[in-house]
Amino acid sequence: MTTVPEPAATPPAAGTSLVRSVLTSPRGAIAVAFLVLLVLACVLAPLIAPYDPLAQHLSAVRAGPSGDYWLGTDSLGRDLLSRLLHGGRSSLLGVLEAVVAQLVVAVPCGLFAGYRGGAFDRITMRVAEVVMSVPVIIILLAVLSIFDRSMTSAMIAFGVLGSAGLMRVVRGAALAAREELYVTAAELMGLSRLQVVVRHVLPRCRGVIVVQASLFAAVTLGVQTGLTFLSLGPPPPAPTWGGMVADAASVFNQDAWMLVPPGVTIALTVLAFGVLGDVVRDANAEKQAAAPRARRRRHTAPATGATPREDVLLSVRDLSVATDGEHPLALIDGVGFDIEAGETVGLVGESGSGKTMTARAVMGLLPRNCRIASGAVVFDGKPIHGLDQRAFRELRGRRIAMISQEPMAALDPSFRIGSLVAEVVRAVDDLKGAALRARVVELLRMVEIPDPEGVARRFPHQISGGMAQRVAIAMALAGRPELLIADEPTTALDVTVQAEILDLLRSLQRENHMAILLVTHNWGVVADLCTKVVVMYAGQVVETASAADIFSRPAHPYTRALLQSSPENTPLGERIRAIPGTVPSPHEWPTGCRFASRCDLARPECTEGAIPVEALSGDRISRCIRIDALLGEEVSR
Ligand SMILES: Nc1ncnc2c1ncn2[C@@H]1O[C@H](COP(=O)(O)OP(=O)(O)OP(=O)(O)O)[C@@H](O)[C@H]1O
Repeated sequence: MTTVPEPAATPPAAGTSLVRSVLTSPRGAIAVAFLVLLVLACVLAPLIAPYDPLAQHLSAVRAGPSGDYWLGTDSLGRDLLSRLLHGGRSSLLGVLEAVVAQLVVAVPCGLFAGYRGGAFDRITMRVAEVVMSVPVIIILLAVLSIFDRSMTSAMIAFGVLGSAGLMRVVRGAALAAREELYVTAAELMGLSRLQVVVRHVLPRCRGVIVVQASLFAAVTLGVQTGLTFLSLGPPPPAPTWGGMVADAASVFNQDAWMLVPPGVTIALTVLAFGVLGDVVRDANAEKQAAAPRARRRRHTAPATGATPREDVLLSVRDLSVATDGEHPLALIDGVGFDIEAGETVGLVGESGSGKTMTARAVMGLLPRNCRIASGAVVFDGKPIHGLDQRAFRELRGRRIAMISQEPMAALDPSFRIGSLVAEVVRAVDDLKGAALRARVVELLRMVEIPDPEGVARRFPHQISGGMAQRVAIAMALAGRPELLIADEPTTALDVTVQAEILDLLRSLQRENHMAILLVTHNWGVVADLCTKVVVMYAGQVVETASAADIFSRPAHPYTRALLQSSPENTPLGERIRAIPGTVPSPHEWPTGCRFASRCDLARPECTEGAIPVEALSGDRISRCIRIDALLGEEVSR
């Protein structure tokens, strides 16, 4: 038995492999080698520079490259190589100061904003937006004048102003990392927020941070050079790269060479930072692309692995829905299941277990006061959980349709049935006149309504409940959906009509190869139609298994109790064995197993901490740490 989530799962972006990927790329290796050599040469300038950078050699003014002056001299006979090496110290130190300032502000704020969300996130992002709209050059000029041309102050200010962009990028990466299984596992293990962020979220963001920092370094070098070019930095004769460009520019018409050493050095340094950023970005993208594949392979067996599956029609992962407002209340929590094309899956549980909320989240039709707090809903390989209502409308009725337990309530009493069905047909097919009428009759015939032309002319109050459900199904079928969500479609109908509707759904599903998510608390309906069953309790999936397994060997005490309390399983003349107690409401959910207070197998350890999902054989999963006792009891019966 494997435990899901795996507490020891490691984050994918290990720093060492990122460094290796960068160094094994020729571009990356050249950029790194250049930057390392440049930094070494500048740091060691007092030792290796051939001359004092301020020493004037008046016998060799504006001399070209020679054995004495490798890169030549300037208008005052100062050695260009020595000035370049000494000037690089302040330029590179400025870059370092700005990048460090940027990282110190942006990384913690971005990480916590993405990971925590809420008010901290909103405030941080608003502040970032304000900072991004500030005119940088004006602030820099002000800082330089206030701090007596201190380049360090200017560079720190530049880094702080530049942190807003990085903060947004880091926040995005942290938001994605928050959904990872290993982050959830770490939280379940009781790690503090700081520990989770530092150990599990930060490593995942390392790639984007390095990319942004190296690109920022390139920009900073440009800005720093610009400021010293304008003599806004250390006053002459202190050597600076910008100052050397300014000196060269003043004599450019007489001697163009003087511009070459500083110009080429600045250009190559900016290029090296840019290339380094590009290479890290590529290496990081490859790593991110490889990571989900690896995770998917590892988790194909359990139905609720870390990442949504793209090879199934509908894949729900770690879906949580909460109420809005200052004190959000989770209503469903970490729900996950898959539906293959053409498959019928039953979503079972007592009233209040979260079945309808799950179905509505899939449809993008949550109550106004609720929202998806986290998780993913992937339909036909594409995430749909973040779609806006307009995009959802393209899906709803066309590719995903829903029928509810109250068909009559869905039929407007002031329109004839034909008109109601036609309205839906027009929305999905551009049909008019005779073709429209023919399609309406065809749909009513598909749901086995006798005399469809006659029924089309009637008003809703003139038809029975069973007929109304058939009409609702006909309307749902108008867009030829690949997935039909049926929320207790037979609850309001009498027994014989129930059987007819179930027969109809089964034949429609077979003929149209349509998948069905059947929300029900009726085991008879499950046995009749479903190939797979997802059992929910108090907002969580507690068991997923094939219908055959569920009935022969339930692997969760709740499933077993639910089966035992079903009228179908109660011998004639005996009282139904109702499960004692009720489903706890969302605000009463206990820390450990939510079923423990009603479970005859519960032990103290069941209430000590969150119960992980156990992957059993095949696609079965169960959220119970007493499985062995449960299955043992089943065998000994
Ligand atoms: N708009 C809402 N705001 C707050 N809580 C809600 C809202 N709608 C439902 N709930 C709560 O969410 C939980 C799950 O409800 P849901 O309707 O999904 O359960 P269910 O299993 O479908 O029950 P039933 O079989 O009765 O439809 C319940 O505790 C319910 O009280």
